[in-house]
Amino acid sequence: MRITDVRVAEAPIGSGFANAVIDFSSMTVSVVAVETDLVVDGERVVGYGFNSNGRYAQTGILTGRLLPRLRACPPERLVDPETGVLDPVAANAVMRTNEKPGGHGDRAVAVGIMDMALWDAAAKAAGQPLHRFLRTRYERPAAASVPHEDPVQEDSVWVYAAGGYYHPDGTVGSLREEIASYLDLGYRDVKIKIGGASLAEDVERVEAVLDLLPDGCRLAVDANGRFDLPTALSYAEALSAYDLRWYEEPLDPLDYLGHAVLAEAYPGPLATGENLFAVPEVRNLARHAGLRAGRDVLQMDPSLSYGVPEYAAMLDALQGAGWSPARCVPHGGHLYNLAVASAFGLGGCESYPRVFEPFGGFADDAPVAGGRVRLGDCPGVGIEGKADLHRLVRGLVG
Ligand SMILES: O=C([O-])CC(=O)C(=O)O
Ligand SMILES: [Mg+2]
Repeated sequence: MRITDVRVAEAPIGSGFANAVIDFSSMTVSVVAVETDLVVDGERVVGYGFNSNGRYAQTGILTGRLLPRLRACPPERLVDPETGVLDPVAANAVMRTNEKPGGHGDRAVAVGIMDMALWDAAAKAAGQPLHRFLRTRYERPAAASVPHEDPVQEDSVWVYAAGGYYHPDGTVGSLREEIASYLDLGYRDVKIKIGGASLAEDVERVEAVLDLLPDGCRLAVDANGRFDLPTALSYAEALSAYDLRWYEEPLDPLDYLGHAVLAEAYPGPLATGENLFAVPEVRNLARHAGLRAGRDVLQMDPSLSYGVPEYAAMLDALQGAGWSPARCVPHGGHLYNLAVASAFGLGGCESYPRVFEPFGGFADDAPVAGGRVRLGDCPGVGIEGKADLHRLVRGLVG
């Protein structure tokens, strides 16, 4: 199996809303197609990849650095010597040569995009859905041990509806309507933004949503790293009055000492990690941020952080520090992260109903039910099982 071509495009996913630090008016994603010479059941194997929302398209790093390295590499170094099938782990290492440590940023996103496409191609070559392919490759336990697991639903993952953004004409009434619509879709737990309004207004938003959640459904809040420590502590004091699922990204993601002070003051679960892109950053979080392995939630996103090999290494580093994979719930509500969540026995996966479409969301034949989403049998990441996404991706990169 050989790579014969890699095509790269950008797609806009702009929206008129904002979180506490960015508006999404000019948001873009990269879309890539890794074409191979392998034909399975009369179809050429092509792997597709894209990045999660929140980081922009990565055309320059892809075309200027990563793809030239892959092209220059002898093809036999990019395949599993036993099966002859493309080896995403080997390709990942090739793409990361000649790069200094630290300063991960956009380069981690660019590798993550290619990683998705390479796993898509490799799993398609094996005729397996990605969640099954990864489980075999990494020999991780199935999702049976996670706290949200309902033992009668083996191939499903807990998801929560992330929305509640700040809209220019938004009101507490429109926020309630939005959240009610997620419950109607089958979600049980939801997340809204904080930090883009005054504390008093945010408390009103929190109370309005809590008021309509049925028993057993939980609300999480997300400040997107906006606060300094005094503000994070003020919010912590106010939020302590509610039984929140978690208080997310209160502080700059690299302010480990700030997290340690906050964790002393806030009794509920904290969540962070969506802007940590490499193992040393996660190791430092576990060492220095005072987070509580039995309570807090880690949200590193494989598609933004060099892909599955780095994510697997993060889980190993965390396990060495006493953290179960069940404490990890990746940022980014799409098919690739859902497959990773299932394969590595994570606590769940984010979901963006009606937001960031068509990149956000899961298989057409797997609606959310009881706050969970089923894993499909579509080979690869499953993009072919999501018609709107497949159409867009085919139109952009063939
Ligand atoms: O608003 C965003 O950038 C997305 C985000 O933080 C999340 O999904 O947790
Ligand atoms: Mg977030």
